[in-house]
Amino acid sequence: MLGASKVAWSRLASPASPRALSSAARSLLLPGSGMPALERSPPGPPSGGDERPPGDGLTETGCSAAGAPRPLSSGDAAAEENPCTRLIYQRQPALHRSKLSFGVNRHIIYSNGLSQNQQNYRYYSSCSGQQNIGIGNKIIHDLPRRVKIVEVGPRDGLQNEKNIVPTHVKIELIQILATSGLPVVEATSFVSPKWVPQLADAKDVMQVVRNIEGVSLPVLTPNLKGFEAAVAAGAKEVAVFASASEAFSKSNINCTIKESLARYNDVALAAKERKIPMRGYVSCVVGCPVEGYVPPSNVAYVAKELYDMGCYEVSLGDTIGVGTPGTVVPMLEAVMSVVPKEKLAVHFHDTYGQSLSNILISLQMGISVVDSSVAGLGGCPYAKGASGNVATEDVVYMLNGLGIKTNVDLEKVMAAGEFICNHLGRQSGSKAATALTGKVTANASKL
Ligand SMILES: CC(C)(COP(=O)([O-])OP(=O)([O-])OC[C@H]1O[C@@H](n2cnc3c(N)ncnc32)[C@H](O)[C@@H]1OP(=O)([O-])[O-])[C@@H](O)C(=O)NCCC(=O)NCCSC(=O)C[C@@](C)(O)CC(=O)[O-]
Repeated sequence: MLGASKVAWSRLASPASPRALSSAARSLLLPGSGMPALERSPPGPPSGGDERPPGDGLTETGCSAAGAPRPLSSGDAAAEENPCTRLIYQRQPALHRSKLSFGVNRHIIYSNGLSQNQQNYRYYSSCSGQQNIGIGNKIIHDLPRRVKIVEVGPRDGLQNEKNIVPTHVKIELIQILATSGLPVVEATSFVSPKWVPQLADAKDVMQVVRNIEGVSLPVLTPNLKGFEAAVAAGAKEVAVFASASEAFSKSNINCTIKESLARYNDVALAAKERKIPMRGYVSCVVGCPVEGYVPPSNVAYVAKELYDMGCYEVSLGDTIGVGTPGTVVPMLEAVMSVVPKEKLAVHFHDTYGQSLSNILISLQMGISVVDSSVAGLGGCPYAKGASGNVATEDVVYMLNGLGIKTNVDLEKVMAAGEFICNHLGRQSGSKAATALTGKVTANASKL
């Protein structure tokens, strides 16, 4: 439907000029300096990224930030540093659980019972719960103690699938996800089946999952018709979705931004009357597949409208995954100047592999709600080229490593990911799940 975009994406991806950012934003990019951190980093390897030194028994245990290598707290004799990447490797005996301190305490668990020679390790990240990490607490700071993860896999993850996923598979996916400790699992959408045929069974899904306890199961409703149908099917929470780009609004919901806000106002009034909580989304918060660059002020405008009409939370979606911290920071600054940060969530697609860095910077700016999709499923049918959402497993892995509580059981989310990927006949889009299930460790000795 949407033609190939002629937009120069490099404009979006290139770091904003340090001068274009506020001093607070600059300090997030590199505390104590006006320069983006990358400009001071030593040059990386010529190609291939992480050059792990060859040799047996070397496992990555921590990452020192750019600057002087930090002392190793244990096993010094065996420790090595790769000067190229500043990653620190350390020999570890198999089946050993150790705590190493590089500003953050990490547990490395060899859980598969294989000998060291077999080189088949698994790494589970966790740390002692510090919120300020790094030399003088300047490198990673101001992290929240808890993050709420909003799982959008059954809705955002599946809506773009070409082949219709059977209703019972969708239901089982939601049931497995609900056992993992995820507080919110977005279940489906009550949208036009002509627009999103994959979710035409919304009513059947909702009628079965409606009574699952201990988890919120919001559904997307684009208008009053969808709202009424959702409530009749047992939905106890709804979400409306507007766009910061006119062109995307037209292609996704067939109306202007203004018209969509009027529709959502009607939904908000109906929801208030029935005491149904309503969440709001803003799409294209950094870039639009048709218009390209989206000014932060447009995002702030739509976010405030949704908040003012009663959305208890507004999720900011980088629908096509073009954002980097250089563009996400000014966007968040604009939105936070009109909506309290406690009422905001971030929703990143991983098209350009930027999601985790964008989430980290968002957390540092005070966001504590993150949307993600099991196995990295996802994409919007009306945003050509958009790939999956950031994978829930990868987000949980990172948050565990930062000592941030989520109450989410990573193994159970991985089980849900395996279940749906088996059904779809494809590999998980989660790097953490792929690594943890051993699918990339068979040849670890060649790393
Ligand atoms: C908004 C509409 C309905 C307008 O679609 P329209 O064609 O302009 O609607 P209409 O009012 O002219 O009605 C046309 C037909 O649709 C029916 N209809 C009307 N409303 C409904 C409804 N709720 N449920 C079921 N049917 C509905 C209506 O009854 C009528 O049926 P007919 O008389 O022709 O048989 C349509 O454009 C639509 O459903 N769009 C949804 C698209 C969508 O779901 N996109 C993906 C979700 S957004 C997203 O992914 C972004 C997000 C949230 O994840 C964040 C991010 O990543 O940025």
